[in-house]
Amino acid sequence: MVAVDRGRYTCQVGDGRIVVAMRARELGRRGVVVGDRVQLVGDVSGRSDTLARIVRIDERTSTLMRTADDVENSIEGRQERVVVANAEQLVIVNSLSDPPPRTGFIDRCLVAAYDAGIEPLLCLTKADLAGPEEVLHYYAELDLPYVLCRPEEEPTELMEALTDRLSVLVGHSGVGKSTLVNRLVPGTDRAVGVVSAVGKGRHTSTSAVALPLPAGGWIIDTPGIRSFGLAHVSPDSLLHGFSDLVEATTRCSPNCDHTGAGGDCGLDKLIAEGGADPRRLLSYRRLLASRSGEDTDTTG
Ligand SMILES: Nc1nc2c(ncn2[C@@H]2O[C@H](COP(=O)(O)OP(=O)(O)OP(=O)(O)O)[C@@H](O)[C@H]2O)c(=O)[nH]1
Ligand SMILES: [Zn+2]
Repeated sequence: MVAVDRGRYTCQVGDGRIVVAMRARELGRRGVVVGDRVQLVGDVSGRSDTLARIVRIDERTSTLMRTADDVENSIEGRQERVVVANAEQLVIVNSLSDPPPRTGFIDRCLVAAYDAGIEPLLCLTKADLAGPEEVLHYYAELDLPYVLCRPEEEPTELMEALTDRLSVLVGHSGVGKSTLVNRLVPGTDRAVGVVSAVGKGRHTSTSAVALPLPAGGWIIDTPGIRSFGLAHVSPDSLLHGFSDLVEATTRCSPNCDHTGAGGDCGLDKLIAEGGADPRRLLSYRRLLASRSGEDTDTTG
């Protein structure tokens, strides 16, 4: 399923045909999200004014959640909601300048990716304006794959990393995500076609859309998704995004919540000994605090 708008689901079938469908009653309350593999029945010709029915959603290999904050006005209310299914790779787009890199945002995405079992890829744009050294230094302990993008160069490295996989692109406004998407999917006609097929109104501006890559594979653009929900992630699982810190928790008191409030957290000892960058612990604890939902501004 590549796009959804007001109960109409745009699906691409094996031979490339675009079929618009609605949910069949037997799906019950189960939601269909972009990236879902579904089974269609009825009129699957794809001709205009026809409508197929989605009768089955295949088991998902991964799920990404949107923060409660983003869905405040939805029928689900302030609850986390799956926005993308079956993604294999999360491409975190951040610019090196204008706007400056936001490691708090990257950290949050990393946690969401590791928690969902999705491989992260850091995509640093505007490499013509600033060097990546500072950001990369911050992640030195993480073995984080990254690519650099410049306006005058084809994003070859990124393209290779995307080929034949289902990748999600996430990034703040202004980082150059749209510029990238247009370069990656040059048949913009087609991309625009998919988008306009489901209406270009306010609904599409906040929902994910899957676009086919010329060399094979898909990218899912996520306009309007400010960050991923982490409320379901435990303090210990949250540490998966902070592999440089995790070992120090063996020195925590039992049932430590790692906030530091109890005064006996191994993470504080690690920092006190100079064993890790203090900003890393700060970022971890900011995410920890934001999970409760009242503070989703973790853009750092
Ligand atoms: N110097 C430089 N500017 C870039 C680069 N990529 C994009 N830009 C510029 O950055 C601005 C924002 O780019 P967009 O592609 O619209 O960014 P976006 O992340 O899609 O932002 P929204 O459209 O607001 O969601 C535009 O003026 C681009 O021309 C780059 O690699 N280097
Ligand atoms: Zn602790």
